[in-house]
Amino acid sequence: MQTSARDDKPLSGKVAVVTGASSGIGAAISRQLAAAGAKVAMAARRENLLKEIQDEISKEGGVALAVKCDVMNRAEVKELIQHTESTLGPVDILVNNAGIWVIRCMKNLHEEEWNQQVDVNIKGVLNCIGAVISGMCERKRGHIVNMSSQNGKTVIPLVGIAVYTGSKFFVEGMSRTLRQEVCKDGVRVTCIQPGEVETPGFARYLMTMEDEQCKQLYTYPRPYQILEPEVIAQAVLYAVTQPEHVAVNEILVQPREAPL
Ligand SMILES: NC(=O)C1=CN([C@@H]2O[C@H](COP(=O)(O)OP(=O)(O)OC[C@H]3O[C@@H](n4cnc5c(N)ncnc54)[C@H](OP(=O)(O)O)[C@@H]3O)[C@@H](O)[C@H]2O)C=CC1
Ligand SMILES: N[C@@H](C=O)C(=O)O
Repeated sequence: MQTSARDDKPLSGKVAVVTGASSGIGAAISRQLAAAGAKVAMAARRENLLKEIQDEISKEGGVALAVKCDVMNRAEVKELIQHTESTLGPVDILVNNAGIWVIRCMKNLHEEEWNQQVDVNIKGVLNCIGAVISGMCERKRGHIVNMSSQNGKTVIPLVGIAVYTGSKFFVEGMSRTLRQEVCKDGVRVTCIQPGEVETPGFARYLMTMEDEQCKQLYTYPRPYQILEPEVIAQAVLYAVTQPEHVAVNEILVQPREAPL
């Protein structure tokens, strides 16, 4: 039988869900997984931005689905997965990319922002895993990619990101234990640990710092070349295109001039 060009791609026949797909790293991941043949459900709150990226992917011959979803809302996450599975098929790959970080010293008590970072970076990740993990284990295959950070690997000597760092340490610890739980069920769990990446989020958080202590330490633009979102997308693509018996568990990617 004649196979189409799409059938020969490394992710042909796979269904991926990418959260935080309306911007930055998540948008780059969506583009690269679609280009590799996956059918990609892109989730975020800004549906207009998702649809723009969906159009781009479609014009390139890819398959993408824009789904408005707030990962903090478990019902919306369940609906995201149900809609994806009824439209594209069972979820093979979940990329938990949605995340926020606020650069504020804790002594200044921006407690609502603390809660927001916990709600997105921790509870949002758990909501998404909770929506896919049973199905993946039943099907004896699946891949969960959690967007951690260099700040999930170690404490960077930067003030103002204590809560963010804690949220990514959670991602790392949870991922390592989940990996042990599901490795015999054919499910892989990968943590991606980017250093500084030039994205709208990165710029926004650095340009809205209020604490003088943070401003002195964390200047923007950065004094060295930082990463492009596509570099992180390539790391994700590498992890999810390995043979089923191969687990790429952690990928740390940093600017050459800013190693841990
Ligand atoms: N840029 C960097 O230097 C680094 C980033 N990271 C991590 O990479 C990930 C992406 O960051 P980056 O691309 O830089 O940031 P951006 O701010 O550019 O993108 C963040 C994405 O997350 C989405 N998002 C935020 N809150 C929610 C929510 N409640 N529900 C659904 N989606 C949400 C946003 O979509 P919308 O607002 O439309 O909902 C957006 O698509 C984050 O997890 C971050 O911690 C890790 C290390 C370094
Ligand atoms: N910029 C921070 C966001 O995640 C980081 O370098 O980790």
